[in-house]
Amino acid sequence: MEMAKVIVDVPSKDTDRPFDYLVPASLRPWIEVGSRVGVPFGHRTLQGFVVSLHPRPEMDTSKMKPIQEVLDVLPPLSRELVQLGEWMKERYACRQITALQSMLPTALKGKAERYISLPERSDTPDETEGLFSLQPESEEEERILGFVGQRGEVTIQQLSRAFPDQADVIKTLLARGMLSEHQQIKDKLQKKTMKAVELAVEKAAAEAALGDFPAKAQRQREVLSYLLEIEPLLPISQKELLQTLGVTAGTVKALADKGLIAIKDVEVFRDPYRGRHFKPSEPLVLTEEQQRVYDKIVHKLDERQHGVFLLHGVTGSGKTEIYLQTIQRCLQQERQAIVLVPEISLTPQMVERFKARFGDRVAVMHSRLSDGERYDEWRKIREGRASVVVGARSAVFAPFDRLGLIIMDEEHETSYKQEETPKYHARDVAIHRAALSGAAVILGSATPSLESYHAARSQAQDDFAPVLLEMHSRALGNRLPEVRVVDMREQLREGNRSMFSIPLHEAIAARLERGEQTVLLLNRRGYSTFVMCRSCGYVAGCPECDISLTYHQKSNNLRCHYCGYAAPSPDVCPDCGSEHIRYFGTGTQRVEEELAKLFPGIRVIRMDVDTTTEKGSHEKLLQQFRDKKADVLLGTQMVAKGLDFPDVTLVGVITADSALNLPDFRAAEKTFQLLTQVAGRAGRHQLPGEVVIQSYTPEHYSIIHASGHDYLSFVKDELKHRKALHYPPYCRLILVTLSHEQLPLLVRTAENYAAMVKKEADRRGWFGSLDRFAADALDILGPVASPIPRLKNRYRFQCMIKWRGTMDAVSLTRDAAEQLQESVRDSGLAISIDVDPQMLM
Ligand SMILES: Nc1ncnc2c1ncn2[C@@H]1O[C@H](COP(=O)(O)OP(=O)(O)OP(=O)(O)O)[C@@H](O)[C@H]1O
Ligand SMILES: [Zn+2]
Ligand SMILES: [Zn+2]
Repeated sequence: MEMAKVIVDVPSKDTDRPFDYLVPASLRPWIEVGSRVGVPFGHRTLQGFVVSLHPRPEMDTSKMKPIQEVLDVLPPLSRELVQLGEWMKERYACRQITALQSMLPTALKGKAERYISLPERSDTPDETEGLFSLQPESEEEERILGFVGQRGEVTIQQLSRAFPDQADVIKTLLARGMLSEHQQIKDKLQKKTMKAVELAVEKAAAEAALGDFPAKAQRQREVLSYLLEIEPLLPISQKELLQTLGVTAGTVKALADKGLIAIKDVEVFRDPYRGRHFKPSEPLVLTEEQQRVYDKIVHKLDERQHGVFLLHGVTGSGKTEIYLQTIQRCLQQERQAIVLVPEISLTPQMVERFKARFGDRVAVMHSRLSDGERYDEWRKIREGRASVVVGARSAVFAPFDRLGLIIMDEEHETSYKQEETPKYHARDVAIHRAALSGAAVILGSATPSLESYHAARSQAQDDFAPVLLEMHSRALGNRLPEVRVVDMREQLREGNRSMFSIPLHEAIAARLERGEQTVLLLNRRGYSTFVMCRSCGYVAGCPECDISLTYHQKSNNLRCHYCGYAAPSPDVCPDCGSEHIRYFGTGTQRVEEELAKLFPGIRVIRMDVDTTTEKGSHEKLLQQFRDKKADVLLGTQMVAKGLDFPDVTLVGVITADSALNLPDFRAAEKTFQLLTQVAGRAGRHQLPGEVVIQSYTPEHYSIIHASGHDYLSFVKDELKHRKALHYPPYCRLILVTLSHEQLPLLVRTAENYAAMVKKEADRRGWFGSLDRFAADALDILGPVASPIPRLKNRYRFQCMIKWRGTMDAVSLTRDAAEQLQESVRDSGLAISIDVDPQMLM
């Protein structure tokens, strides 16, 4: 008999390995690598995934239990996704089951349920006889057995409701083997079905039957002749049939009883884009620049080899057209494509561009779908009815089996990192998945992440380093907009205390006059968390770490979240002595009020977390703006991405610096990216665009280079900083967060942890300063209190591990964490490991 290795659905350390099960002959044709199965585990039945199959186990199989059931006809995971799960386990220090579960829609998170039925009748005559000799001994017993027999199987709830005071009788029946109990995995969500009607006999036979209806069955006759009329369209939904003909379900049932028609359950798909029509679009003639890029990618596609491209193209350079045409090539090869976009820019405008080109072959996956819709889109992919998926982060796991291309638009976006376990980065997963299936990857952005850009430029000698492709001009031939930086310190000096500088005020007024549109960005990241002097732009920073200090209201002091440095919050500016020093931030609502005051009658659409909570509201607001129902689109980050509106000629940024002062070594990079992206919304079509950036630190390199649309100079400056301070891409980070309800215990444990990591790294000869030129180096910072020092009644401390080289630093941190957890033997201690963290606050 064959054997299968199964990962069971219990995310704990002891179960984080494959368990062996026998494959019963009857199930063998249904089981593949990636199958979801129900297996006995202790006294329970658990859901699990088959990760490998073995023809003939060498060990003693007498104690091995058989797989109980297979849960799907098509295995929900492919061999390649199972392999990807193994890779994720090592890469992100997560449980393998957690990695596998994250690939599936929640609807497939099955739970075991208990059922009671009559014992299965065996085919061997002896046993059958034995069974039949068991006769009910009372009327109650007979009634209960009848109840169960009629329904096939019942839940314990159903049985106890039907026979509330017969618990003892039921228990006796179970004990005597006249009832049996078993467990079965039930999915959280079922396929949606509807009743449909079709002919049950040949057309000629049905026509002949038309003559036989008695006068009082004229309704039945009517139904049958209608069905004959629309015969090529059958089956038809019963509901629709009843509505069209105005007959009752009884009439239809009577026909079914006569055996002329059949009523059956057919599956319906919940399609979130049902009823929407997309105007088909044809491929555009590529510009010279586009053509060069296209040729390189297609060459790789035609080789059917793994390859990674970093497509650096300025805003409006026509990256989307490249995506569309390379996908087309991929489809011609009968292969499939995944398009990843940040959740926030997964707007109907984006979806439309893909649906318009590829029609029904496009599936869409984003977090605003209901569980049911998501499950149906997922099945559309699994069953081969879609060959392109456009989706957010998790679409990287789309169950394709002939993957040819993965595209990641706006590859620099932090939302590609999942902040819950498994804390994966979709970019790395995409590259590894593509390697497993010989697919190409395109990472596209106007402002690539420093990690990707550095990897491409340094021509690292590995398969995963991207090949750099560049597009410098806009596809429609127009120029990038003029950018003006306004020094807000000067505005204050000149007596302007408004949040609108005079140049921005005048620019908005001009747009109102000409009937053109304005996009206003309020960067709300870092709202109220740092302290800044409004007179000179001074920001309180950590003397050791070169990041800004975070203001803590409760203790009224400033703290560094990397090294733990603390200082009292100043009343006057230490640089210029001004009293205009305060924590910083402005809400969108206040900007809206101010706009109304400055420009009476101005029509403003405000887009932020408050106005976009409702399903579809994001889309609705954008549509209103596109229909020119407003003069100004005012919002947070949401307004910066992917929008392409012809009449937007002005982009204003209220305070460019707010994100610059976050305690995050990527602050400058994020600021540069955001400013470049939002500036790219202006003047994309005929009308020329203008951008006004308001800043308290106009001399900062991220602002200077953003205003010059100068990505390369920004990268040069930023890499210098990163190198000097040992941050990625010159090293990698692992953030370990420990939490517990009791502070003293936590502090002690966190210190132990740091010591353990240090000791183990030392033993392996890794520990040492990153300053030196050693190929392998590891350093550990902390422990310090986490930026959120207490969460849900638990204290939090963290250690930051910086490392570089070929060593396996992830397994070292994980092993140390597991060892620590065992030594503490306190179930209250939680340790979370974040490999390559994005959120440091
Ligand atoms: N070859 C082409 N011929 C004509 N128009 C084109 C061509 N390629 C792209 N365009 C048009 O140029 C505009 C900008 O293209 P697109 O939105 O794809 O740019 P992008 O690089 O994705 O920009 P962003 O990074 O700002 O989102 C669109 O209106 C698009 O239809
Ligand atoms: Zn510090
Ligand atoms: Zn000052």
